[in-house]
Amino acid sequence: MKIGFIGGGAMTEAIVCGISSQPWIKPQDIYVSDHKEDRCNYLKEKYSINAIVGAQSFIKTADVVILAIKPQTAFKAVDEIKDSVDAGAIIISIIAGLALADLEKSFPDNPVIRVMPNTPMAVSAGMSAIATGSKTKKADANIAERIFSSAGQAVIVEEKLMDAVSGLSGSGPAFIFILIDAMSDAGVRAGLKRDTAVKLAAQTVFGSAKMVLETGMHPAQLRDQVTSPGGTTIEGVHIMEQRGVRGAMIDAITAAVEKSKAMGKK
Ligand SMILES: NC(=O)C1=CN([C@@H]2O[C@H](COP(=O)(O)OP(=O)(O)OC[C@H]3O[C@@H](n4cnc5c(N)ncnc54)[C@H](O)[C@@H]3O)[C@@H](O)[C@H]2O)C=CC1
Ligand SMILES: O=C(O)[C@@H]1CCC=N1
Repeated sequence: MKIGFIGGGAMTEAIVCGISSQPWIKPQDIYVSDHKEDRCNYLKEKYSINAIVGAQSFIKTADVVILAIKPQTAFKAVDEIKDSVDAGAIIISIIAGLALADLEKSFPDNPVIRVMPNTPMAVSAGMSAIATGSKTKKADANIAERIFSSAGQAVIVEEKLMDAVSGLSGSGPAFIFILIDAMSDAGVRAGLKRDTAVKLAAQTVFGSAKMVLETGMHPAQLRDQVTSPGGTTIEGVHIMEQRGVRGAMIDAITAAVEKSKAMGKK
C-alpha cells in the first residue's frame, strides 16, 4: 500500500511516527507533500520516508491520499490534486469541520472518508474516529481502520458526531497537557524538582486513564477508591469542585465542538 499525505504538519508527523514502524507498511511507501522544503527535509531525514514539495511524483499512484492541511487552505490544496488522483484511491480527510459531501464534490470518482485522529498516535496511543462517505465500501473502511488503529484505537461514528469527536479527543490532548503542566507546577511548589514533578504528573494521568480503560469501572467509582474518609484527597476534590474544574472542562470541550461546527458552516 502506498500512502500519500498532503500537508506535512504536526498531525501528519504524529501519524507517520505511529505507522512508519508497522509491519504492514514500508517507510519508502509513505509520501508527504508540503509547501515548505525545510519541513520536507526534516520528515525525510527523521522517518526515512519520501517528502517533497508538490505531490506530482506520487499522487497518480497513491492507494490512499490523506488530506492533512489546515481547513483554511483545504480547497486550494484539493484543487491542486483532484484531477490527478487515481480513480480507485481512497481519499481520507483529517481536516476539522470539512464535510464529506463537500469533499465528494471534488472527488466524484473516489471513496471519501473523514477521520479525526489525535497526536498521541505518535506514541501508538492515538484515538481516532472514522466516518464513511456515500461511496465508501467495507474494504475501504477496513483500510482506514487498519491505518488509524495500528497506532492506537479507532471507532466508526456517524459523520454528524465528528464535531463532538473533534472537541473531545481531537483537541483533548491539549487540555490534558495543560492539566499535566499545572499538576507539575503544584509539585514544584511543594518542593519537587521539575523533571520529577512532570514524571509524577504524567504517569498519574497515564495510570488513571489505563484504569478507566482496563477496569471498565465508572470514573466516579475509581475516584471514590482514592478518596479516603477524612483524608487528603477529599480536601483537593472539594477545591476542584469549588473552583469549577469539572464545569471548566465541559465548557472547554463544548467551545471546541462549537468551533468545529462553525468551521463546517463556512
Ligand atoms: N494537530 C492536531 O492535533 C490535529 C489536527 N487535525 C487536522 O489536521 C489538519 C492539519 O493540522 P496540523 O498538522 O496541526 O497543521 P500544520 O499547520 O502543523 O500543518 C499543515 C501543513 O500543511 C502545509 N501545506 C499548506 N498548504 C499545502 C498544500 N497546498 N500542499 C502541501 N502542503 C501544504 C503547511 O506548510 C504545513 O506544514 C488540520 O485540518 C486539522 O484540523 C486533526 C486532528 C488533530
Ligand atoms: O485545533 C484544531 O483545530 C485541530 C483539530 C483537532 C485538534 N487540532
